[in-house]
Amino acid sequence: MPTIVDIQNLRKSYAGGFEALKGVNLQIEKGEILALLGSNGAGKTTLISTICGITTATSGKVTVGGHDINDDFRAARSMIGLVPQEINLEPFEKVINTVRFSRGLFGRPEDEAALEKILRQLSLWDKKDSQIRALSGGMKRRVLIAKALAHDPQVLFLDEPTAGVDVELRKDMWEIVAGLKASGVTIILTTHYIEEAEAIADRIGVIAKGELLLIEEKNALMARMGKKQLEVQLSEPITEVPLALQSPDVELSADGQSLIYTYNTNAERTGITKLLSKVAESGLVLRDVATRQSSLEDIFVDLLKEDAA
Ligand SMILES: Nc1ncnc2c1ncn2[C@@H]1O[C@H](COP(=O)(O)OP(=O)(O)OP(=O)(O)O)[C@@H](O)[C@H]1O
Repeated sequence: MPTIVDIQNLRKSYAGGFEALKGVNLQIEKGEILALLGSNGAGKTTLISTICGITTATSGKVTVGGHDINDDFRAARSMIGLVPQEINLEPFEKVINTVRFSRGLFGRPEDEAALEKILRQLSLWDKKDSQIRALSGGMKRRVLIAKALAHDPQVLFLDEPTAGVDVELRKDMWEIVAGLKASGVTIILTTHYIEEAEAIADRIGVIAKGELLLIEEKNALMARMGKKQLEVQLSEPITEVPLALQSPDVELSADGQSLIYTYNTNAERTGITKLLSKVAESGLVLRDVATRQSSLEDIFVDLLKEDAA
């Protein structure tokens, strides 16, 4: 896939000297959904704000569709739609006027058919004449997206689109994002919710303390770093792991009822047969066995631990 947003060695120091971005390199591919994960204060919003021209970079280079965000700001910015974290809508304005006004701001010609298409795509067409203040929180978030799409951008940034939103609305948002991707829009979203990235992203970027720690295809990442655990439940609790079974990969559960064996999903041999025969040799009686696959959440926690170390 061709690159649509090219970020080279981007640095941002705020007044006072705090370095929020420490040389970020990132190529965003046309048509992908990229999820940027990171803890509070990691630099996700700063990265988006810099690309969108809300914050100026201290150094580095960003192009959008080949247009430099400094030398060719208007052309670069017109390719971008930005959905901010906060709802910043005019309460007494009608939905359709809000979206129409945004299109006008970018100097795009009036096109009622384009507005209708956007509002229908976001299931807002029957609300087009409602005042913003009469909408639910979920609808307001959809209006923010409609506004961001009003000038037909090719790249859409969503800054924490589902922060503080209930599970059902979050799933609606995921469907909307999938629909936008299908219509050809490149999507970059920031999120704290790892299950969100797991559900919708093609690639995952992890930001910590102003640095991009990792950027990788979601499926490859989960296969590479994913671990599985086998839980061997015992008929009688034990107080310590028998000598024959002692290894860094074998742990005893807190209640002494199970042995937890962690193994790599990519290894040639899982070691399960050997483990089970050692369990029998040690005179332990099995009650049941269960497996569990690590989630993106476990991978993320491991990564941040590694970084801190
Ligand atoms: N205008 C500013 N002046 C000084 N420091 C700032 C400013 N804006 C952000 N920062 C600092 O830069 C760091 C990165 O902030 P940023 O908002 O980019 O993080 P984030 O990853 O988006 O966090 P969150 O998930 O909480 O939104 C934080 O330490 C923050 O305090």
